[in-house]
Amino acid sequence: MNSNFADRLIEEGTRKNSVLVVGLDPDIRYFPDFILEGIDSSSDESIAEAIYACNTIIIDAVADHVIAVKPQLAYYEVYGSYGIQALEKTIRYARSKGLIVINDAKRGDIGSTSAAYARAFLGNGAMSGDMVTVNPFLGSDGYMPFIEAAQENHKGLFLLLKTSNPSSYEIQDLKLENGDLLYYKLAEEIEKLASQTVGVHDYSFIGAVVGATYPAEAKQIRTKLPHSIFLVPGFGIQGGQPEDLREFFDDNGHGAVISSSRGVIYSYMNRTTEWKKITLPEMISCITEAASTAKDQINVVRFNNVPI
Ligand SMILES: O=C(O)c1cc(=O)[nH]c(=O)n1[C@@H]1O[C@H](COP(=O)(O)O)[C@@H](O)[C@H]1O
Repeated sequence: MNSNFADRLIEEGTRKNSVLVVGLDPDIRYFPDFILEGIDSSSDESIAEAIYACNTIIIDAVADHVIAVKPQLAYYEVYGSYGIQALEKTIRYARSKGLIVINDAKRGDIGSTSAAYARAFLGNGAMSGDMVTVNPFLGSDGYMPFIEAAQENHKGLFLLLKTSNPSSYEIQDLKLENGDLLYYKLAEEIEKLASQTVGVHDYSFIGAVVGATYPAEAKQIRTKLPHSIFLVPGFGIQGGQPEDLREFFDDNGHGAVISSSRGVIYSYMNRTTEWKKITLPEMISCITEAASTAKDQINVVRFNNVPI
């Protein structure tokens, strides 16, 4: 049995005793003043510099407590080529610190275009990370190019399945003629591929996004999809609680990585109304503490020690 990217996630999780992923969703409105000093807010180039500076602070602050960072592409694309450069530098920096990079790009298109997206995000270029989020709703010719690229380059992907947002039921929970829900059917399709591509730990490099805000659905999905690692966003600010996470893990505490963006990277905003004025050491200590607390909360549930 060959090892695959799911093995890397699981083994890193064991080594670091963490399955926490921190989302890098930079919004300069929430940056402390010291980062914005000397920044020209009308210049994309200048803002992109602030974004990269902020990301390096966050990465240094969380590196010991997380297995991966997850840049959300929209926050970089908004600043055009300068934003993309900030993303590329961020990816390089995170990898230099030994972190896995999950590009949250939510891409997917007709086959030929998906193949180009797959080269962009799962190839060897500057914007490629280790994993990417993929929108499977164009069908198999839309997602197969990502699976093929991930297999070829020993990387991984997460297919959107049951997303964390409140209106995800409008499409994803549509009832099919046989009474199944759409996300259920999609889980079956993913399992056909996942079961054939498992690594040493019995998980595939083809993962699925399942929101922390839907624990009951996660339990059902797990029965259909036992070989996919779940990327679980929606923990913290969107309402997902630590105790909701139990269903996402298997008996060994594997099978899911839990993502938090704003709850960690802007944790200083809950600390004081004067957060704009915080210093660099205060920012670092706040973010480190938020990541460490989230990691510990997840570990308690993951190892099934939580009293119900
Ligand atoms: O693919 C994702 O990462 C994702 C899927 C999903 O179902 N829900 C979801 O919130 N996300 C992303 O996860 C991040 C959530 O951030 P916080 O709510 O601040 O932790 C955002 O960047 C979203 O784009």
